[in-house]
Amino acid sequence: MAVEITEDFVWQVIPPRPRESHKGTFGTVLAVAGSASYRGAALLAAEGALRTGAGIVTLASVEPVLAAAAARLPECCLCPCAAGADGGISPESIPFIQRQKATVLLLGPGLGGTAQSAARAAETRVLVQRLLPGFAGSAVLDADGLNAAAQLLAEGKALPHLTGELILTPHPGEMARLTGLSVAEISADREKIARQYAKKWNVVVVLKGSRTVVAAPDGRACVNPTGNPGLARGGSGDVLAGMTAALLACRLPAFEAASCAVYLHGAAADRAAALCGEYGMLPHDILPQLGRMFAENQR
Ligand SMILES: NC(=O)C1=CN([C@@H]2O[C@H](COP(=O)(O)OP(=O)(O)OC[C@H]3O[C@@H](n4cnc5c(N)ncnc54)[C@H](OP(=O)(O)O)[C@@H]3O)[C@@H](O)[C@H]2O)[C@@H](O)CC1
Ligand SMILES: Nc1ncnc2c1ncn2[C@@H]1O[C@H](COP(=O)(O)OP(=O)(O)O)[C@@H](O)[C@H]1O
Repeated sequence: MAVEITEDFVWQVIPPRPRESHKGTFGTVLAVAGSASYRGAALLAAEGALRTGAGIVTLASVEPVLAAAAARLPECCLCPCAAGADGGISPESIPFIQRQKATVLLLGPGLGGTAQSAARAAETRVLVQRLLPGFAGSAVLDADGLNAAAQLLAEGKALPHLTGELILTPHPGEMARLTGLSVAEISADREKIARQYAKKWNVVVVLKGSRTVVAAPDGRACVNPTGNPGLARGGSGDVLAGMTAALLACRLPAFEAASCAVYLHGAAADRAAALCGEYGMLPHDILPQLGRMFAENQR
C-alpha cells in the first residue's frame, strides 16, 4: 500500500529560500499553453507556477492569451507565437519556442485538440513530438499534451525522451486514453495502474482525482490525503500543472515535486472550501491560500 503524503514530508522537502539566492536559483518554467478557446488554462498554469516559487515563468502562446496574461500577470514573461489551426499555437513557432531559456517545460494546458478540430489535434501532436525530445531539463505534460501523447502511443510510438525527468498528470479519463484501459479498470486499482505505467513509461505518473496517486518509475508511490470535491471543476488541474512545474524548477526531484504539489494544491483547496464552500470556490481561490501556507511555514 502506498503511504500518504504528510505535511511534515512537504516542509522537509521544500527548503527555505537561501539568503544568497537569486532568480536563477529557482529556475525558469517555460509554459507552452493556451489557445483562443482556452485562455484561462494558460493563465491559471502560469499563475500556479509564479505563486509556487519559480524564478522566472515564460508563457509561450498566441496573442489573445498573451494579452490576457499581460493584463493579469505582469511578472510573466511572454513568448509570442503564430496562430495555427483554431487559434492554437502553430508549429511554425517551434524554433522560436526552442530558443527560449528554460529549465522546466510545462506543455499542454489549453493547447486544444479534437474538441476543436482534427487540424488542431494534429498541430498539438507536432508541438509534443518536437518540443519534448531532447529538452535540456525536466518537463510536465498535462491536459491536451497528454491527449496528443495518447495518440502517439496508440500509433505505437514511444513517449519522447528528454534530458531530465518527465511528469505526466492525467485524470482517469486521460489515463484511459493513454493506456487503452477503461476508466472503470483504472478506478478499480488506481495505485496499481499508476505504479505499472510509471515503470513502463519511465515517468512520474500523477493519477489525479480524489486521493491522487503519485508513482515513480523506481517503484515508489504515495497517495494524497488533501483536497475536496470543490476541485472538481475546470481549471483546478491547470493550477496543479503550474505548481508542479515550479517545484521542479526549484530543483526538487520529480517524485518529490509532484507529491508536494498535489498535497499543497489540495490543502489550499481545503482552505478555499472553508471560506467559499465546495460549491462556491474557484480554482484561482487556491492561490492566495497557498501563499498563506508558505508564509505560515516560513517559505
Ligand atoms: N478556463 C479554461 O481555459 C479551461 C481550459 N481547460 C482546458 O481545456 C482542455 C480540454 O479540457 P476538457 O476539460 O475539455 O477535457 P477533459 O478533461 O479531457 O474532459 C473531457 C472528457 O473526459 C472525461 N473526463 C474528464 N475528467 C474525468 C475524470 N476525472 N474521470 C473520468 N473521465 C473524465 C469526461 O468524459 P465523460 O465522463 O463526460 O464522458 C470529460 O467530458 C485542456 O487543455 C484543459 O487544459 C480546462 O482545464 C477547463 C478550463
Ligand atoms: N473529488 C475530488 N477530490 C479531491 N480532488 C479532486 C476531486 N476532483 C478533482 N480533484 C482534483 O482537481 C484537479 C482536476 O484536474 P483535471 O481533472 O485535470 O481538470 P481541469 O484540468 O479541467 O482543471 C486534480 O488535481 C484533481 O486531483
